[in-house]
Amino acid sequence: ILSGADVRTGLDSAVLQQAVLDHLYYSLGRLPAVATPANYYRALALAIRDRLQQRWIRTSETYFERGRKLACYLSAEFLLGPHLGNNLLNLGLEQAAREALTALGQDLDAILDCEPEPGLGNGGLGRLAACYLDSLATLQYPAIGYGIRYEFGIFAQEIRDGWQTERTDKWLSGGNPWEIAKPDIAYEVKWGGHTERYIDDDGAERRRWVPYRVVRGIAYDTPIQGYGVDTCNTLRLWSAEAAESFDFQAFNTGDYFQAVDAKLRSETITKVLYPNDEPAIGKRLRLAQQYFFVTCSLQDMLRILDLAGGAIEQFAEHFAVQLNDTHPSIGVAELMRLLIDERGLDWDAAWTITVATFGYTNHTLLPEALETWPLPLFREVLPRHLEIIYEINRRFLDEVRACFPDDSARVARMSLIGEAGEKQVRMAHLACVGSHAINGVAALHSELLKASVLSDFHALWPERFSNKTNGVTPRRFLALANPGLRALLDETLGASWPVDLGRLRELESHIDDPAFRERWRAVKHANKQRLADYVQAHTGIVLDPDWLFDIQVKRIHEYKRQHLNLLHIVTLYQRLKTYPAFSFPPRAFLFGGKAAPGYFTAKRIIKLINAVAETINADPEVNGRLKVAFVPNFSVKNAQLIYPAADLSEQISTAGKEASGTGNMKFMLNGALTIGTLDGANVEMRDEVGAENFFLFGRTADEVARLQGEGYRPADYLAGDDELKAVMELIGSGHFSGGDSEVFRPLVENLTQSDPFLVLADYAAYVACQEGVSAAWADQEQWTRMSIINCARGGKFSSDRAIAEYAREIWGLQSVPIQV
Ligand SMILES: CCc1ccc([C@H](C)CC(=O)N[C@@H]2O[C@H](CO)[C@@H](O)[C@H](O)[C@H]2O)cc1
Repeated sequence: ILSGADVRTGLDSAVLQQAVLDHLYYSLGRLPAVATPANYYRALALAIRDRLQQRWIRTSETYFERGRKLACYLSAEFLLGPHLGNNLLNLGLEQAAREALTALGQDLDAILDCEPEPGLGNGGLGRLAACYLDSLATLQYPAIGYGIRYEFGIFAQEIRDGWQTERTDKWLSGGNPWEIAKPDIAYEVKWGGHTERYIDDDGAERRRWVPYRVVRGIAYDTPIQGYGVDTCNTLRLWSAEAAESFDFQAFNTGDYFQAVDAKLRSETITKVLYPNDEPAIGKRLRLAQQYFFVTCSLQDMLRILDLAGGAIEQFAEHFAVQLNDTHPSIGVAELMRLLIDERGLDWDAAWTITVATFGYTNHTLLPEALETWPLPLFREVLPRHLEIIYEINRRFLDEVRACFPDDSARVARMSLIGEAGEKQVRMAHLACVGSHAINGVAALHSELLKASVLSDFHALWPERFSNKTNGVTPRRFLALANPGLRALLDETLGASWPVDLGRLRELESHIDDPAFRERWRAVKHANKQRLADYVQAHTGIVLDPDWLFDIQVKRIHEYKRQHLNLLHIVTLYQRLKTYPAFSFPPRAFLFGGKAAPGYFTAKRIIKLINAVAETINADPEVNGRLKVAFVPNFSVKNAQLIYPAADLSEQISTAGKEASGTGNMKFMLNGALTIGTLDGANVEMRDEVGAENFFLFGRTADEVARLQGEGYRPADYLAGDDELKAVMELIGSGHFSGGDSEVFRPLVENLTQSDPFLVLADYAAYVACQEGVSAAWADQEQWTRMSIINCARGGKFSSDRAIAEYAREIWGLQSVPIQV
């Protein structure tokens, strides 16, 4: 007879089976006979959450008892991906769950597929935050992720007639078993209004904020379970609701809309994720979202400090707050407001605490992505913060003048307020001034940061700057996504590699074993078959897993140069059409990625990919060697099918534009070879694997800057390259669009007239490099060796290595082992 406790905490399949049945019955009111796979998903999710609960509470208790420093990761995005599979892996319950479900006549993979993906992010920045939470828990660091509980996440992408269309992402419609609402953890969030001077009880002159509106922020907690440990940290996402959700007076007067007006307005704050990554959007609601989650998070830290009986002066010893780009950087002014206006500290004491508390990570060099807010908007919605920012700026510029006398140009460049044209608050400057640590996300990026956008700050505070090269979690993106390789690694290396990724190096001692290489290829082939089945099911396109799988998946953006990849494909197509004897190893080109809804050039690139795909796949003269597919709705869920199935990973951004990239690392760890430029983390990946195991091409960041400095003329490259010229003309002619030469004209003109990302300048080198890839592929044994080496040398790119660096060098964090 199972005790109550067992059913909630037992880890073997029999107990799990009972737990699923119990939740079906007591939580869902369903009898097995009529339960759907979605019901079983939910029942299993609740059963697993019970097992997390035990660890979750133990973890929070221990942190409270031990009173150790907490890392607080503030991010407007957390691209978590489906929870169930990852939690089963981290708890070591996959086998037990699979057996329990089999006994109930269910298939675990089908059940896993029922989970809606919490798409609370756009791309790299959001996914990095999720990987970092997994590493913080696995390395047993006390940490809280703070963010926004968007009711609607990143849109679902559907391709209609080759064009991207967006569908609302109703991820919460079936409820979310992985969150626990904490209505008792709620904070007031002021908005708008004005400030006024007053004399406090000790006769001191003080300022206070009289808001125009107040909304409430409610906490929703999600467990973040570590791998192979009992640590279960918290992701606390804030949801907005009206301070007063129903205005009875208005109702009594029959003004029903007014009665619910406050409720509707307030809830809009956390209604939807802004689907843009890179171009900053100066929208008021975006600022509201940023301020909302930041003030709730900082007020929550103050409550935790009070509960622990800590003195306010010790705030920075209790909390290391990391700003994930500038999106939460209003936090610098907000902590000052809370410390001065609400806790009565004087300016200097408050400022010392603030700088000691914050660290700022920059994720992009693109000028259009650096957030600035128009002064009038800022003053209207955050009047007290503007006062505080002015005072921060006054003292800061005094420091600049002291260090760099008679350099008014520098003062103007560094000011928190941009005066050119409409006055703007420069959020990156606020983040730098208010943080004791500033870092980029790859070695090249951190150097470029110091040499360009933040060079003045580096000149003033070189000691604040460091590099923290990104990483990815080997749990989700290797052990979970690639069960075939996982089994081979477990057998070859033992089971510790998921938490000690450096051990992958030992694979190199098996490289000359033909049987090992055979097994290595078999794992890859099975993953390619699995992806081919998925692509056929979602696009109707049939791919042959014996072909070379050449994959580019990431957000669609001109600097990521999906259109350069397309020019190579059209080149191969043209060569085949012109010289039927022309041969190369058959290749399947796969694309995936969302375009920001308002980014029309990116949407046109998606249309061109689908147009080229349609033409090639339907052409018997070429589809025996070439196939192209656009995988719709790229997400964490299908990414787990895509990364393990690649032979070649496309990382072809214009050098100096991709801060790091993280998809590049996921492909490498899954044994794909990379064709890429010396950009972002590609540089360090190539250093790890050796030049001979990396397909490099293109101009370096310096060469790009020089060429653009000298005045780049794309037409020169057209004139000098007949094949390129023919390719551009073919695209412009309407050949891929049923003779309609208008649809791709803007793209062709963009490339031939301005080409801001040097696509034409790198074309010839890219095509030549791709010929090298085809040549290398012809020697499968050699290719397999290179594939093994890419995986074996991927240890550095574990998010565990990155988090250990943040903990040691920025946060001063100690790990706290947890025992249930
Ligand atoms: C305000 C709109 C907005 C939204 C998101 C962003 C992000 C910074 C964009 C982003 O995701 N950047 C990516 O961050 C990854 C994690 O560090 C890097 O690996 C990618 O190179 C970088 O493009 C900028 C501007």
